[in-house]
Amino acid sequence: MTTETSVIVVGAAVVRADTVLCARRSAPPRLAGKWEFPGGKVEPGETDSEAVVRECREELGVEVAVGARVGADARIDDRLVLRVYLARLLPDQPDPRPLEDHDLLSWVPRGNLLDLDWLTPDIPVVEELAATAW
Ligand SMILES: Nc1nc2c([nH]c(=O)n2[C@H]2C[C@H](O)[C@@H](COP(=O)(O)OP(=O)(O)OP(=O)(O)O)O2)c(=O)[nH]1
Repeated sequence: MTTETSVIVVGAAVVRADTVLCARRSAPPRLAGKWEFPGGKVEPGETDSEAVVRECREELGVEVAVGARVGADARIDDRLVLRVYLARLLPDQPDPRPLEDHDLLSWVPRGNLLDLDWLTPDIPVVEELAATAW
C-alpha cells in the first residue's frame, strides 16, 4: 500500500522487439548480483515519467519515451515503493551502457525473464510484464 510518506522508486522496463533490458546491480553489497529494472527514487518536484527519463539518461546513457505502468506498486521496505513503466529508446540512440549501479545489461527475451535472479520486490512485476503485450 502506498502512503503519503512513501518514496516511489521508478523502474524502466525498456522494451525492444520481444526483449526487455535487464540490469544486474553492482552495489550495495546486499543487492549486488541481483537483477532489476534501471531506475531510482523519484526526486521532490519530479513526475514519475521525468524520473524514468532522468534515470535512463544517468544509468544507461540513453533517451527514452515512457509508456504505460506495468503491474501494481510493490512494497520494497517501510519507506520505498517500486513502480515500473514500459519505456522505449528514442530513435538513433546508442546501445545502453552500464554507467552507474550495474555491472551487466542484457536484452532478455520475454520467455526468459523469469529465469533471472531478480530483487524480490520485482518478481510479481516481472510476472506481469512477461504476460503483457508491449
Ligand atoms: N532501480 C531499482 N531499484 C529497485 C528495484 N527493485 C528494488 O527493490 N529496488 C530497490 C533497490 C534500492 O533499495 C532502491 C532504489 O535505490 P537506488 O539506489 O537505485 O535509487 P537512486 O538511484 O535514487 O539512488 P540514490 O540517489 O538514493 O543513491 O529500490 C528495481 O527494479 N530498480
